[in-house]
Amino acid sequence: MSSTSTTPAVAIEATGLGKRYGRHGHAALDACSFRLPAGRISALVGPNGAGKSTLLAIAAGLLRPTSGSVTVLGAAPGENRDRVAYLSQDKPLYPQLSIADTLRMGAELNPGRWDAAYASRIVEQGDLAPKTRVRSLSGGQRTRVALALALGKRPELMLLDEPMADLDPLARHELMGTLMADAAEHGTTVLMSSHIVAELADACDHLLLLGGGRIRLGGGIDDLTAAHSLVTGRGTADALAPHTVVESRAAGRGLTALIRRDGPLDSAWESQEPSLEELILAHLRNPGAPALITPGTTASAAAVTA
Ligand SMILES: Nc1ncnc2c1ncn2[C@@H]1O[C@H](COP(=O)(O)OP(=O)(O)OP(=O)(O)O)[C@@H](O)[C@H]1O
Repeated sequence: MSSTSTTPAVAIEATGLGKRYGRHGHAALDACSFRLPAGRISALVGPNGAGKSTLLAIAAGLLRPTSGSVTVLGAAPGENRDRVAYLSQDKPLYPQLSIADTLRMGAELNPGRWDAAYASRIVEQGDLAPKTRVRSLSGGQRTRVALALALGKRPELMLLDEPMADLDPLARHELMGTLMADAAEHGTTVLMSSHIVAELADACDHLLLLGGGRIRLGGGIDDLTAAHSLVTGRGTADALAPHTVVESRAAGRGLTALIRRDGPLDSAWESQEPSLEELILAHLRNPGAPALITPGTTASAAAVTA
């Protein structure tokens, strides 16, 4: 990438990506297109069955798409495995190995990249004795070791499938802090699926919301929230034209609505910027709302080769 270019480097670019499990299965991903700029910490959210795990596994090179194309760090998925860490929901580890053996394996598998001190620190923060065998760890403790293994290789891109789901709130807070501080310091790109929307606002600066196998919302969190308003006032949803009403609800004699603005808003409406949680919940409750993918997150025309 040219240093004079103003176009940010791209970590993942998907164009018309489709995935069908089995010949007659429904589409888990359906013509899904987006671009994830490098260096972003992106939340991948969506209802159960939206295709989040499918998308992450395709990006990791473990599943083949049925249609469309995807590049990861500029190459086909799986080609840059040493620069990409993928943590699946089941976090596979060898149960008979000790924690120390597991980290040693990480060092052997990632020659020249492995950061032993960092991996050990993640384990130590959980008060885990290195001699403990993986099979005797709790689910949350196993998650910590799996994260140490993934992060110790100092990846440029982390694909994390609900990484914090089985950690207690304190451990989650602490590990999320470690992960995000580290990603910011090293410019690591993170794509992380999660259902814990409230936590994402602190940790992430980018959002991909999947629904119906496609991206419904994609872009920098600040840009996406700034494009919407939470409005209250007298009148019906029709009175909000030409703005796009994502969700509206009767409130007393009037209305509360989450809208995507199209031009200035009539001053008769009280208006405020929605929180990330309000934005995501409104879109999850209204899957038919029109998609918004901001320019930096739109797949480039040049990538449309399928
Ligand atoms: N191995 C599989 N065989 C058949 N169908 C599958 C398989 N894996 C996923 N699916 C289907 O693909 C769709 C997307 O699943 P996926 O696991 O990617 O969703 P998700 O967004 O990660 O869900 P969750 O939030 O529940 O983890 C679902 O309808 C699911 O039933």
